[in-house]
Amino acid sequence: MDKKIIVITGASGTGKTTISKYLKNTYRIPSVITHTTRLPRDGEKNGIDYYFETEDSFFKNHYLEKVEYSGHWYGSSEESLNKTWENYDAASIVVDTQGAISYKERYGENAIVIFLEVDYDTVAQRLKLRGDDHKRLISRINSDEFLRDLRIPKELEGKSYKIVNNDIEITKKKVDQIIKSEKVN
Ligand SMILES: Nc1ncnc2c1ncn2[C@@H]1O[C@H](COP(=O)(O)OP(=O)(O)OP(=O)(O)O)[C@@H](O)[C@H]1O
Ligand SMILES: Nc1nc2c(ncn2[C@@H]2O[C@H](COP(=O)(O)O)[C@@H](O)[C@H]2O)c(=O)[nH]1
Repeated sequence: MDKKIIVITGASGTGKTTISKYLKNTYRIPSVITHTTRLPRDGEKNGIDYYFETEDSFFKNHYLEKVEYSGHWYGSSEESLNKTWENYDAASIVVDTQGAISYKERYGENAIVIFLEVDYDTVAQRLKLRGDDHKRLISRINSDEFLRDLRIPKELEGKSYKIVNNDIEITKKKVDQIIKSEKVN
């Protein structure tokens, strides 16, 4: 079987991490951990949620793709994905839309892209409820990257699954259908 990477994308707060955890718990599809220079949120752990880096250490790694998002750097490495593929036929990764475009270009049919869409007011409310720091939240929901990622980019149109994530149970059922039709499990 070909190895698959399920690329979960969309604006911050649209439910990407929630879906990657669903894939792990329901289908045993692990998530590839990425690197960031932002500080951990309450409860986040190094090596589990992210590899938390300093501005210096971040740039010492080799990345398949890296982006600046709302004032911080994020990057993912091919090595991490290949390591996961040694033990699993499928993995997931949570990235912004620029990262998703890079994965689609690099892996073609082996990259299954899921774009999550939520309207601006709803997603802002969810980030507030998640407990995001108020100042950072305001700066994030006004960032060019956040506003850009609320809509599917033209590069992914017709090459990705779009799910409007209003009701998490309906979203999970749609993810189930994708897993089945793509024969991931
Ligand atoms: N359909 C939904 N209805 C209500 N709340 C939801 C729904 N989906 C996810 N959430 C909640 O919204 C918040 C943001 O979700 P999550 O952290 O998964 O988003 P994300 O896209 O990974 O965000 P980020 O990119 O900032 O890490 C979480 O508190 C999550 O529990
Ligand atoms: N292109 C990439 N995007 C990434 C990576 N790791 C995370 N992300 C995305 O960044 C934003 C902000 O994340 P947050 O955890 O600070 O809310 C979000 O869209 C993530 O999906 C990566 O390695 N490459």
